[in-house]
Amino acid sequence: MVTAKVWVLKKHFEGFPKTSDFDLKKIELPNLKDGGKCSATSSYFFRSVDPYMRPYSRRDMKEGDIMIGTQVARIVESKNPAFTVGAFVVARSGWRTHFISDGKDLQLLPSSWPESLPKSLALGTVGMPGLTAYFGLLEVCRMKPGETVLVNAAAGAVGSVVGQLAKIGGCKVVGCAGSDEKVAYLKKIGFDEAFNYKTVTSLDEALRKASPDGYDCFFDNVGGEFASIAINQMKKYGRIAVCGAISQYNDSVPQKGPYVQVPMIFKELRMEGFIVTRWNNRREEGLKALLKWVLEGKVKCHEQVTEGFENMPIAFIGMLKGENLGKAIVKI
Ligand SMILES: NC(=O)C1=CN([C@@H]2O[C@H](COP(=O)(O)OP(=O)(O)OC[C@H]3O[C@@H](n4cnc5c(N)ncnc54)[C@H](OP(=O)(O)O)[C@@H]3O)[C@@H](O)[C@H]2O)C=CC1
Ligand SMILES: CCCCCCC/C=C/C=O
Repeated sequence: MVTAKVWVLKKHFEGFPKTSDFDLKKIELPNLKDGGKCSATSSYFFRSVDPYMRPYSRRDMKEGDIMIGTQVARIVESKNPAFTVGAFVVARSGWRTHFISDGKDLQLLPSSWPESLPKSLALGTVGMPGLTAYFGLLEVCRMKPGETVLVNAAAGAVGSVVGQLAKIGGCKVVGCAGSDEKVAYLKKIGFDEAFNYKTVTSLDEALRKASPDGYDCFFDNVGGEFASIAINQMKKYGRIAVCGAISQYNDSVPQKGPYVQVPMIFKELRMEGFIVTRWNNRREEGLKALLKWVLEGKVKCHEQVTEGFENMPIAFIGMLKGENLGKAIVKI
């Protein structure tokens, strides 16, 4: 019998999440008996905190449920031949230290994963956020060499990969982030232009200065006011990938326009929302490409690591506040 620690959603978030919305509990896991099941622990591995947990908690969870989320875990006991003891998996297990799985919510790390590469990257650049950047740019933005790409929340898990992949694809890249440290990081990893959207006197002017001719592609992680301003600087036939709307996730009252129709008509824009799981059938292709670029040093990775399972709510709230540079990870 193993005792697992779990974080539970005690109370649905109202506005910005608070630590008092979470409860740390202990649950007993039964011994493994069933064929096809395996037990895993990540007591000394990595967990992910991601923006989607905020909107998805309202949509998919009820109070008292274990918080949704993924982790890199190691199989410690198994009656499932697909997941042998010692194997590392990305598990959609929620915020818990130990769990038992029938394997449906587990994915083995790519077999070519080198021993020297941190396995936490499977939650970031070589995982769901990296795939979001990859498919969002290739399939939604349909970026072409020579084009100009704009990305916001650019120093985060998705945005930092978007910028670097767009450079690999031969584009000019403009990124915006919420601190000078983040802006310096963006320049270090190859963004052509970067600015702090919190300190510029006019976002409109800053976007115009960064690319006087406008933008072919806009990879929008933020939505809200930023997107309303940026849409007016799209080039004719520009493409907007609506990836996230983090500026709106904590709103209790929905924000009002400006509305998109007029710039969309006059510039003949294409604006498409997407969820990365649309390309689950091409996951292997995306991970293989991302892993290769990371190993070649063409895509750099940064992680904001918080230590300790007990600090998961703090790490989650910190990420929503913008305290992370790169992927927000909790290391146990
Ligand atoms: N459609 C899909 O399939 C997926 C969508 N996403 C979305 O992509 C976006 C980025 O996710 P991810 O890279 O994991 O997270 P990040 O690592 O970028 O972390 C979130 C960042 O958002 C920025 N932010 C927070 N609040 C605001 C605000 N009010 N206005 C502007 N920026 C804000 C902060 O950076 P800063 O300091 O720059 O403000 C913060 O660091 C999110 O919107 C997420 O929901 C993610 C994965 C899959
Ligand atoms: C592995 C869990 C699947 C998460 C899908 C995330 C989609 C994100 C949407 C917005 O953030």
